[in-house]
Amino acid sequence: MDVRVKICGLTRPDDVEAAASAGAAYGGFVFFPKSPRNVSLDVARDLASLAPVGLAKVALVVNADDAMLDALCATVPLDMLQLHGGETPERVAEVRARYGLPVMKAVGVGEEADLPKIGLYAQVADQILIDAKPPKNADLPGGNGLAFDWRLIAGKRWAKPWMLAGGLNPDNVGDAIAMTGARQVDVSSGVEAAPGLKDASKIAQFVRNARHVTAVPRL
Ligand SMILES: O=C(O)c1ccccc1NCC(=O)[C@H](O)[C@H](O)COP(=O)(O)O
Repeated sequence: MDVRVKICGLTRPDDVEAAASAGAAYGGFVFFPKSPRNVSLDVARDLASLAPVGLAKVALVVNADDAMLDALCATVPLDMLQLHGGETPERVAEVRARYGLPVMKAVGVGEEADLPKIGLYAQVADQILIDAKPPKNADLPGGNGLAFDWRLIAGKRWAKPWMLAGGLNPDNVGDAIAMTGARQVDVSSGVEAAPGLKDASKIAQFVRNARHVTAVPRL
């Protein structure tokens, strides 16, 4: 099965190199000051310049206003925007139109009642990131290393491409793909040596394991 991998939270040139050489399809840069993965616009511009063709450069923002997005898009060469806050469907459509970049909207899932939001955002976004809902009062809206119950989305289909995220690591990514049928997966803390520091060997192992799933999905 051809599974596309996104490595999120790249902070150093070696991380970009590790993601690219492992065969990841997307590399993510986090713009959220409280995050251990936060990068400045200048650092992101330099990291993005190292990304080869084939590693799509994704900027992750949380409830960003136009001024922030204007500066981001003017500084960093990007292939996609990832909206990871409480952006409304109207705001997603607005950002997509204003910047002319594909937009991926993150939707947090913790229970069955969260699933309709995926369909709602699929009407306006180019892709959906189906992530674990963060714990109440969490400092970070994502990147917490927590998985949700994958059975909630097993066998489900949506109108737009989607990516599975939340608590994935080299050991569980095969099961996650087999259970959900995901064709794209996203990881951050599961391939780190410490918060904000990616581990090249974990990245390589994650991509290998994601791309060599042979199990029949368990629905
Ligand atoms: O990673 C962060 O620090 C972060 C900060 C603010 C909003 C979102 C953030 N990460 C979102 C991601 O795309 C993660 O890759 C996704 O939530 C999965 O994270 P993990 O469970 O650590 O693999």
